[in-house]
Amino acid sequence: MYLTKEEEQILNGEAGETLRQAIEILVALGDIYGADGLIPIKSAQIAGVSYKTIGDAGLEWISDLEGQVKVPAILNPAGMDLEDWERLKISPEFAEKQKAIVQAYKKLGIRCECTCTPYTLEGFSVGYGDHLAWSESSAISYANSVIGARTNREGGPSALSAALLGKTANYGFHLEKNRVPEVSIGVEFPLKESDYGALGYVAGKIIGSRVPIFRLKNTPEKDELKALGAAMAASGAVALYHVEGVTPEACRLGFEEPEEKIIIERSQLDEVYESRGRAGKEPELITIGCPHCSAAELKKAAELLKGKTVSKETWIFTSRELANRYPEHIRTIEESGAKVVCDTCMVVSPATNSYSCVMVNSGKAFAYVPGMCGTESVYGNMEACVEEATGRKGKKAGGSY
Ligand SMILES: C[C@@](O)(CCOP(=O)(O)O)CC(=O)O
Ligand code: SF4
Repeated sequence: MYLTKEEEQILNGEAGETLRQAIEILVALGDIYGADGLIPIKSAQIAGVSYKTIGDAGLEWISDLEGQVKVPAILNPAGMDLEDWERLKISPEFAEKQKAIVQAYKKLGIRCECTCTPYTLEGFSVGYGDHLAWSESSAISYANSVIGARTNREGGPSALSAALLGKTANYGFHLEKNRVPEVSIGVEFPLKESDYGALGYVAGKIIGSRVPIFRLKNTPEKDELKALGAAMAASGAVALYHVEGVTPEACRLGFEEPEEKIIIERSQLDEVYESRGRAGKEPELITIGCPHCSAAELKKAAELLKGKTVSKETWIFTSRELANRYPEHIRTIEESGAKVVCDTCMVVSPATNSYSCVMVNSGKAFAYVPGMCGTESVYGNMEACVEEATGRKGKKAGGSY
């Protein structure tokens, strides 16, 4: 891989040990994947924040780093609400380690709002064609697919290295040739809300890490695209997808039809919703907000919960910035007894581990909660989640039938 004179000097340790390590990581990746050089990035989003996932080894590595990031950089969710960690009964020992991790990142100049939806935040703008180094898989999928920016699936350490250098290696999804659809997915029935998470869950299992182009009957909203991409990145490893007539590259570039075509049937989505019946367990906990709730999702949760009281533990995850921006929605939600929790989520918080069955409206959480929390997951739309939380049952788990 070609390095400029300045980059060579950094690799030789002339700019200090932190930057030497950072460039070493990027050069190693670039060499493996055939990058021609390093390119400047607009921003970094850094996963590997929860003490539950990175442990003491991660804390130690980050604490040893020195210097300042060269581009705007922001953290992924941590293992707890940083302002009110006792609310989800996090232990003081965990809280102490978690605070130390966030402090270590802060020292490097990283924004410590911990969210997987940084694209909703003021002052963290990302646009079409921007090169990024993001590392949370749903954020990557959203940036690549819905915004038309360009990022690989970075790991926490490579995203942090990229932030410190302001550069990343030029390979994979930074190159136009790798952004072309490889498989077409047809859906010949209308989809609504949580159907997109169920579709992503089903599609990701089938296509693995390939780039799909969807041909849909209706035009999805941004939050529906967020749910589709998040689920596909979890049940599979999809980092970029297109939707004909909807996503920016599909609209601007007019791709050729891929040879391989898949049709997904309503019955495949119904199977996801039927997890509720298959579980053989009652959900003890209801969680909404994977990826973190948008303003529209907070509004909808508030409308559904208004005037009701939850009889089961209910957690709604969002970024602190959005929670601060919409105090009226937060008040309405919390008057029901549900908790709005910031900086964390049902997957990376240890709090979920103490329940045996959790209900979610996210294909991604449905896929990850069992493995990462040792908790069974069942799927339903937001209405069904609120019905479960408030004890007003009687409907199906929320398929849009
Ligand atoms: C589950 C996930 O969203 C969050 C956990 O990752 P981490 O603790 O930020 O490394 C990771 C991912 O899908 O990229
Ligand atoms: S809320 Fe979901 S998408 Fe966001 S970090 Fe947690 S698991 Fe990932």
